[in-house]
Amino acid sequence: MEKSANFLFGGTNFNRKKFAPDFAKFKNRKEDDDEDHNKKVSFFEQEEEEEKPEQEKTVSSSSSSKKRKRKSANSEPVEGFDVFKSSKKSRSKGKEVEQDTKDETLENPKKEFYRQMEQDALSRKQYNIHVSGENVPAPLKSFTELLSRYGCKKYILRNLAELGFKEPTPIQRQAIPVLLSGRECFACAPTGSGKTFAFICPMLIKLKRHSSDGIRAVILSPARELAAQTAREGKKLIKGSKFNIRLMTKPLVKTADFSKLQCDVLISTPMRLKRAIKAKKIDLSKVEYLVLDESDKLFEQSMLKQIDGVVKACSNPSIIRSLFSATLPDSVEELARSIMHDAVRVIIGRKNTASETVKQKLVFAGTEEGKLLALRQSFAQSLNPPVLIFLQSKERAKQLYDELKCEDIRVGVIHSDLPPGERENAVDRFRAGETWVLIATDVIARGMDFKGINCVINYDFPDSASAYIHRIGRSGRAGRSGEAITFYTEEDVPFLRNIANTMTSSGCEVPSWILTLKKKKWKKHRPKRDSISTRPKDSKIEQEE
Ligand SMILES: Nc1ncnc2c1ncn2[C@@H]1O[C@H](COP(=O)(O)OP(=O)(O)OP(=O)(O)O)[C@@H](O)[C@H]1O
Repeated sequence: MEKSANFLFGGTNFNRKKFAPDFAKFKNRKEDDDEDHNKKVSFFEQEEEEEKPEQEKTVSSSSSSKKRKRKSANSEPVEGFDVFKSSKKSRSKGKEVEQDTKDETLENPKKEFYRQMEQDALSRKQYNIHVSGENVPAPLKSFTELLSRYGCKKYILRNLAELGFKEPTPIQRQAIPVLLSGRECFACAPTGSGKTFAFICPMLIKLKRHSSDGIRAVILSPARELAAQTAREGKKLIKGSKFNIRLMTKPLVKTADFSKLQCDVLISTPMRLKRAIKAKKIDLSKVEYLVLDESDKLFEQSMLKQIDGVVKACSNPSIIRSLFSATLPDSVEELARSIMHDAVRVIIGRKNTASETVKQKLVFAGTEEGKLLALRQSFAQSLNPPVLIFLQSKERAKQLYDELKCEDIRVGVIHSDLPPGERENAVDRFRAGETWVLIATDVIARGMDFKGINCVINYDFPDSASAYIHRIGRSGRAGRSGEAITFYTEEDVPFLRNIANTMTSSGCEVPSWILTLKKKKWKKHRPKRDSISTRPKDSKIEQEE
């Protein structure tokens, strides 16, 4: 164990009085954001005046003889990445090129085509976008291009501006035009880099308006909390329209008459949707868009059958399917290729890497007792909430919660044994700042967007590199910085090297001895661990008696 556990939280002393302003700081972030929103709304209004007629066809359509050349220009490899990367210099440079382009367009259409290709390649290089596939549409320069290139409804741009989004993130720059051009897509971009709007935005633009014709789009998420979050985010984008976005809940599955339900976009876990399909309650034959969010999780053995059922039920031959995740194993890519047609592959930065905005540390805790002592000590000395703690099982999450709940810490817990209402409460209270520390299993390791998590603690070593990437990705989102601490014991040492590789490839330092360890193939590393308790063994026996 390192000298003191104080290193865990570089922040405020955990003392209610002292803590208040820091906690307020966390809460105030939203207000800061709101201030920013105002700026962005005016930016939007300015841009709206410059609205242009639809030009998409000139950009995305090209003859088949040019396809190969375009492809080679698109696949240039670039090192490193920054989620919200933008450069004024290169932007203004881009404008000069654009001006030149306009001058020469009339002279030589072929030249214009190559110049466009060059521009696309430069833009992709700037934002670390890697694509493969035939004839990939140009990345977006700005959100207002959605209006000029794709005739998007103004309310969408207004809502994006109200959310405070000044410019698209790299995944949005590329995935949105791909999906808007009617191509299937599988995309891999870092945690917290805006994948949700990268698939919701084009879906709404393509669907155009509400229709009473039945469900036209389905988004599958591996967990209830994530499905609920996606529904909430989607609703922010449809403000001012008549669209209906619905979350598939248990009561909805049980009682709803889906033939009469007003629903354009349905968001569900695979299990719930499969139940409705099985009960012949729901018709998905008109679905035009199917998104598999956290696709690698959905393709795991435990969910594969349900996914298969949903994919089959979405029988519309012209359906557009897309896969999104921060981790995309080769096996999932292969599977994706086998079910998708003419799909475009979009990778931001390097595939399967952790977010570079998270400072990562490995901490040797010796034993299970060592972990708890280290955690208590650090909480007593300093704490910089919100903090998320991950454990490998619901039993262990409950044990840690029982240990910490009576202490002077506002702590919550979430795991799959809790009834839906309690799970929802745990998330809501953590979001609202009512709980400062949330103890969790991997049910919320993927996709959950809690604003400003300062630290993720892997109390139990994650069971795979992708679990590590997703867990620590709850911090350091949308360009913010964060911290991740991973406890390890003797049992975890054989798997250290795998995590260490992920750490080094996202720019973190790792003790050199770890890098000399042998790489070990791991599937699910969940060793049996001693139960979590610092109570003396005698008192435990007394209680059991
Ligand atoms: N263009 C944008 N500009 C600024 N912030 C954005 C933009 N797009 C999305 N965001 C914000 O970034 C945060 C992360 O987005 P999102 O949850 O979609 O990430 P993600 O890539 O899906 O992450 P994960 O892999 O963990 O699921 C959200 O708070 C979202 O509101």
